Amino acid sequence: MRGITVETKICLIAPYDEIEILARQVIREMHADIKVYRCPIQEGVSLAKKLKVQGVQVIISRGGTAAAIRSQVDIPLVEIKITGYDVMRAIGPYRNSTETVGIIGFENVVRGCRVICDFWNIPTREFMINGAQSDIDWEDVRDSAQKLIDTNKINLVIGDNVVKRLGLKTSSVQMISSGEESIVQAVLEAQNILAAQDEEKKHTERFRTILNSIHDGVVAVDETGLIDVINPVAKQIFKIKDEQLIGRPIKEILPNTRMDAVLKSGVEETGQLQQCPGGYILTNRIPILIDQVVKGVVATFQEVTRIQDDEQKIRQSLYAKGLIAKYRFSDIICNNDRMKRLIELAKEYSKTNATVLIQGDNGTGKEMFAQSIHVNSARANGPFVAINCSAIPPQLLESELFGYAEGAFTGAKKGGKPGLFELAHRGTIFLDEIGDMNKELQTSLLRVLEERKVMRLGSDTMTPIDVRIIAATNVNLKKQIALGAFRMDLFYRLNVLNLPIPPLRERKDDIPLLVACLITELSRQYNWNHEAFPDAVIPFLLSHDWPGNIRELKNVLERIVLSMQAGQEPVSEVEMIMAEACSCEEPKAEKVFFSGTMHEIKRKAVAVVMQEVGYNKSKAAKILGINRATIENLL
Ligand SMILES: Nc1ncnc2c1ncn2[C@@H]1O[C@H](COP(=O)(O)OP(=O)(O)OP(=O)(O)O)[C@@H](O)[C@H]1O
Repeated sequence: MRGITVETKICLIAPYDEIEILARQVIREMHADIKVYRCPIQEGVSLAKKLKVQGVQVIISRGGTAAAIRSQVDIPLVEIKITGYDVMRAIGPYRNSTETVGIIGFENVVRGCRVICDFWNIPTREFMINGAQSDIDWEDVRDSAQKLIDTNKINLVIGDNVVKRLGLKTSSVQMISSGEESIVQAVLEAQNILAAQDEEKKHTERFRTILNSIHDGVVAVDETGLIDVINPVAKQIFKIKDEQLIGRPIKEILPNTRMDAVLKSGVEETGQLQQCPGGYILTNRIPILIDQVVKGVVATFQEVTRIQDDEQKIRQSLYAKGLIAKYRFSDIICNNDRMKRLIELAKEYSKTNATVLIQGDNGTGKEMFAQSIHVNSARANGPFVAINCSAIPPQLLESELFGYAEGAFTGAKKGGKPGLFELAHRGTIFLDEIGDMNKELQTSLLRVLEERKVMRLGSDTMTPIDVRIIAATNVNLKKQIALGAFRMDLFYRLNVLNLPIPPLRERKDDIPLLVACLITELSRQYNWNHEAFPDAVIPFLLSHDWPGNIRELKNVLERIVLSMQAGQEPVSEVEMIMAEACSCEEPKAEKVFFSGTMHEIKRKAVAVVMQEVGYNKSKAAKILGINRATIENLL
C-alpha cells in the first residue's frame, strides 16, 4: 500500500479476495472510475486514512472493515451490504435441514441470516460480534463462538469472512459473500454521494465567494449561538485575528452583537448602531426561522463612515456640476478696515462647524464670504450647495431642500430624489435670502438644525446629515420677527456666528481698489487695454451711493468699458451712465419711460428693474421676461 497515487474520488477496499475479484469485474462492466484495493481487515483503517489525505472523497467497503472505517475515519463510507439474495444464496442449500445452524458474525450478517432462517423454519443459534474492530478481543470471540458450537453440537456455521478468520472447529462453514447486485448498489450509492458532494462544494464555493466579495460584514450563528459563518469583512471590522472561529460561541468572540438576544426573542433588529473597535457600525440582526422556530441568526455590519463615503460618492457623481465653491478669501477685494476685520473674523469662523448668518444688502459679497468660509474649512473637499430661497416657489423649495421619496406625489421620480441638504452632506449649504422663506419651511429648517437629520417628503425615515449651514439675508430679520414673519427660535439658531457686511456706500475707500481690480478683469474679458481707463472717472464713482453695491459697480464698469470700446468719450459717457443710475434710485414718473427712442425706453426699463433687484441680471431678466443676453445688450 506504500506509494499509492489516486486520481479517482471513489475507492473500494476489499477485505478478501473473492470480493476484490467480483468488485473489479462489476466496476469494469459499469465503466465506473473506482480504484479497488485488496487489504487485510486490520489494515483497512490506515489505508482509508491515507486515501482521504490523497483526496479520495468516498470509500466503499464491507463488513467489519466498513464498520471500522466508519467509526475511525471522517470520510463518507458506503457499505457493501449483505443483501437478502446473498443470505439466501448461502443458506438455500440447507433449507430443508432440521439441524441447528450456527450464525456467527457482525450484527448485519446475523440479522440478515436470522430473517431468512426464520422464513425457512431452520433452527438457529446466534453469536453476534459487537464493537469496533480495534477493540475486539478475537481470542475471546473465538472461545465464545467455539463454546456455542460445542454446546449446541453445531455442524454447520453460516457467516462471512470473519468466521473463516476465527478458524472454528466445526464440520462445515458456509460463507456469505456479497453478490454482484450488492456491489452495483454500493457503487451507485457512492457515485450519488460524490455527485451530491460536488454540488454541495459548488454551493459552498459560490456562497463563500459572495460572502467574501460583499462590502458588509456577515456573521451567522446556529440555534445554540455558535458561529457557523463569518466573512473577512466582519473580522476586519471587529479586528479579529483568530483563524478558527467556526463553532465558537458568539458571546465569547463578539459579546455585544445582541445576536444571542435575537436568538431568544426571534424578533429582527434592523438599522441599529453598534460600537466596534473603530467607532460605530450599522447592524441588522435577522432571525433564521424554520417552521416558525428560530434556528439561528444572521447579522450584517456596515461601517458608518463607509456608508457615508459611498453616499457622498453617489451624491457627487449625480450632481457633479455646480457643487463647488469658486471664491476664496483672497478674491474678496477690499481696502476698508471694517471689511478686513470681517475677513479675519470669517477666517476664524471657517475653523468651526457653527452656523453663520451673513447680513448685508444685495451685491455686498455675502455669497463670496460663504464660499470662502467653505473653502477655508475642513469641509473644503465636500460639496458647496447654494440656494436662493426667494428664487424658488415655496412649494418647490421644500422638495428642493429636503428631497422626496419614490411615490411621494404624482410624477415623483422613480427612486425619489435627494434634497439639497442630502447633497450638501459633509459640506456646506448656503441658504441665501433666508428672510424670504415661509413660516412652514422655517419650522422644517429649525428641525433640521436641531436634529441634524432630514426626512424626504413622503418618507418616514430620517437620514442623518453632516452639513454646515450658512444663511444670508438682505432684510432685517429682527424686524421680520417683530412683524411675525420670521421665527425667533430659528433666528437664534442661525445667528450663532454673525457677519454683518457693510454696504459699499459705507466703505467707499474700497472703490478705487475695486475699480482697479475689476477693470483689469474686464479688460481681460473684453480684450481691452485697462490702462486706457481714465482716472477722471473715479470721482464720479466715489460720489455715487451704490445701492446695488459691488454688483452694481461691476455692471457700471462693464458699461464704461463697452462704451469706450465703441469709441465714446469716457467722462461724458460715465456722466450719462451715473445720471441714469442715480435716476433709477428714485424712479421718476412713468412718462420718463416713454420718452426717447424705443431703445432708450428699453434701457431705462432695464435700469429701473436692475436697481430693484440689486443689479442681479438673472432676476431682472426673469421679471422682464427677456433673457440675460438682452439685458446685457441694453445696459
Ligand atoms: N469684495 C469684493 N471683491 C470682488 N468682487 C466682489 C466683492 N464683493 C462682491 N463682489 C462681486 O459682486 C457680485 C455679487 O456678490 P455676491 O453674490 O457675493 O453678493 P451677495 O451679497 O451674495 O448678493 P445677493 O444678496 O444679491 O445674492 C459677484 O459678482 C461678486 O464677485
